[in-house]
Amino acid sequence: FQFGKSELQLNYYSNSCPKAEEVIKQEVTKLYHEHGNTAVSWLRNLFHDCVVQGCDASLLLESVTGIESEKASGRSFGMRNFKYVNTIKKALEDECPSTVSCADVVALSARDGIVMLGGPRIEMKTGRKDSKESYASVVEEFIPNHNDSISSVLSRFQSIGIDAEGTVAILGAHSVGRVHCVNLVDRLYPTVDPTLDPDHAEYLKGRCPTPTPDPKAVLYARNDRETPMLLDNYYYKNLLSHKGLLTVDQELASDPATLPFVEKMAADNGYFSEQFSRAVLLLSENNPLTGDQGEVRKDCRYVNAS
Ligand code: HEM
Ligand SMILES: [Ca+2]
Ligand SMILES: [Ca+2]
Repeated sequence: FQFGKSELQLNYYSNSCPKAEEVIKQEVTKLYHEHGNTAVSWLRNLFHDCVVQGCDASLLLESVTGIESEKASGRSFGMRNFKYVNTIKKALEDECPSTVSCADVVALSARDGIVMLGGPRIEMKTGRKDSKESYASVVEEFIPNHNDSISSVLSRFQSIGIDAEGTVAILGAHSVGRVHCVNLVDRLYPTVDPTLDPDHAEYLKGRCPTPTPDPKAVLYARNDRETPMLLDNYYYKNLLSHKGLLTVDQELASDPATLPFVEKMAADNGYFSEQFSRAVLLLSENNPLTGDQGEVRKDCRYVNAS
């Protein structure tokens, strides 16, 4: 049972904080010019928040007594730039105290981050409220692992209303950003995964020279060597030339349920953009808290003091 979804509305803050969306956009733009990868982080945050229980900023809670942070899960490995969420939230608190939820910051920063990365502009509703709890114990149920089977990935997305076409499109998020070696070495050592292009495998071995990388070492490879900071259909072109990084990426090009969509998206960036927008919108409206549910956190890292 999904409650709340229909209570989101366009411009929810039009009376209570008319400049809210503008403030977020300004901060996202400024941060992008200082640290381009913040925009990449906002996109990943949307996924990691919205699939775990719903778009309720549960992701942002820190570990304190009684709360175990979702960020501490292995599935959150490599997530970065959380401190800049506080920068955005602070600007909003200066404009209108205790009004704009952290869950809406997650959604709108992803929307504006997508634009900074050359992706489509997605019209998003607002009015999400923030959870009073973290769902750390179920993160692994909701977020697939990098080497899960395609059928389990498809059923995960299906459960939040995203079909196979939408799933192929939303994984196009991996057209930007990076993957750490710990998530890659299984495909390189002891023998190279035969579905990986041999030249690309050599490149990746250069980036990840040992089969047992120190998880704390910042050894990584870019998701998309062609246009690493652009949300475009190079992801699909790479998959067709066997240059997908994660097992879940490469599987999209080998499964008959997803391959036709990969081919179509590789050939048509407009079609990719359209499907990506549709899927991101569905993700951003997954099971929000609305109305009297939850709260508007003053500090995204902590539940309000009662
Ligand atoms: C089957 C689903 C997915 C799996 C298994 C998955 C897994 C991963 C993994 C393992 C990484 C690399 C982490 C690291 O080593 O640093 C990553 C990065 C990333 N993921 Fe996903 N992901 C999935 C879906 C998504 C979706 C739906 C989005 C957004 C809508 C997304 C956005 C990103 C972004 C932007 C990065 C790059 C982060 C950075 O460079 O800081 N992912 N993902
Ligand atoms: Ca959540
Ligand atoms: Ca790209």
